[in-house]
Formats: sequence, C-alpha cells, structure tokens
Amino acid sequence: MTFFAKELIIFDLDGTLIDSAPDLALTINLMLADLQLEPVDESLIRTWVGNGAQVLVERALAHAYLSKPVELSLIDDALAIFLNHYQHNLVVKSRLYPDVYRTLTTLKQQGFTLALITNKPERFIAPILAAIELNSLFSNVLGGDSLARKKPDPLPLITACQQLDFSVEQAVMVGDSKNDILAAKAAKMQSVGLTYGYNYGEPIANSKPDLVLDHFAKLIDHLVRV
Ligand SMILES: O=C(O)COP(=O)(O)O
Ligand SMILES: [Mg+2]
Repeated sequence: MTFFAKELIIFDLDGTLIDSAPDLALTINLMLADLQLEPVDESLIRTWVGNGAQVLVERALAHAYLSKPVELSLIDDALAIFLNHYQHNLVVKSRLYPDVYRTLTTLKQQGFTLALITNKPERFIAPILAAIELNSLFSNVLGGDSLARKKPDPLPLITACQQLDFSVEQAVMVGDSKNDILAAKAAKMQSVGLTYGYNYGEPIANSKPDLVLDHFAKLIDHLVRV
C-alpha cells in the first residue's frame, strides 16, 4: 500500500471533485447555436475539457470547422459568447462525484490543509463552490487566469505551496488529467491520478502519477499527516 505523509492536499476541480462536463457541454452548445453551428454530443465535449475555457472553445470551433484554420476574431467572439452563457449555467447539471464531500470534510478534520487549483477562469470558482457547498474547505484557490501560467505549468502548484507556507514535499496533487500530473512532476510534487474524470479519453495511468485511484474516498486510506 502506498502512503503519502503530507500536510497539504491540492485538488483539481473539473473531473476530480465535480462532474462539470454536462454544464460545459450545455454551454458549448448554446455558443454553437448562437454561431449557427451544429450541436455536439456531451461525450465528445468531455474529451475537450482540461485546458481552460479558451482551449475548450478552440476545440469546439476546430471540430465545427473540420480543423480548417479559424479567424482569431471568431475565437474571441466565441469565447465571449461562451463565458457569458457559462456564468448563467455554472451548476445546472454539475454534481459532486460520490463521497467527495464526506472525504474532504474527513481530511480537513484530520488536520490536512486543502487547496484547489483549476484551469477554469477564476471568477467562476467561488459561485460554483458556493452552489455545491464546498466553499469553506479550501485555504487557497487558484484559477487558470489567476497567474501568468496554468497547469500543466508547475507555477500554480508552487505558488499555492508558497502562499500556504508548505514545501513541495509536504504537498500532494490530486487530479483527473495529465495536466495535473505533468504540473506536479514539473514541480517535483507527488501526485494521485483519478480514473473517472476527463483526460481526453486516455487512461490517467499513462501519465504515471505516483498512485492511481478509481474512487475519491480511497484517498483517505493513502494519506497520513506528516
Ligand atoms: O476548465 C478546465 O478546462 C478544466 O478545469 P480543471 O483544471 O478543474 O480540470
Ligand atoms: Mg480536471
């Protein structure tokens, strides 16, 4: 059994704590409709999530235009349309994955410090956390536009450790996507990969996290405080 002796647990959001793909898909399809483009199945949109709003919109446009080059002004317009619709649809169908609330509160009670690092735009994080009642658990929250670079760059992970006064060795990154694992490796931080999230349709094990888990609640068996 692998044990991590840690103080700080950094969580990804989409595909890790919440299944947000239904609302991202709903919003992408509202954007496509506004642009008079065909809707896309949620199952495909799930494979586009992970690099923030702009890349999600670019992937949707690349699909609609069969990968032919798309004008930059169209990307800007589409992104503005997407962001405008998303603010009204943050938590329509998004749900916590099983046992997430119970597991996070248990870890918090055990004395771990919890942080959240998502590639989602920062302004959406607080309303989403409030809607799913996770807003009081995290000591530090960073979005995809909070710093100069987002995951898979290590900057948000290193910054969260600095802001909370922990070393990288005292922290572990928990996520569903190769971006989480690559960011952790670049920061020299250990990582846990969850199998049920998005990750572009690829097994998370391909990214070689230090541990792979198929259920969020199993974290409790593998984390001990330093
Ligand atoms: O919004 C995204 O692209 C993914 O966000 P995440 O980093 O919380 O998985
Ligand atoms: Mg994710």
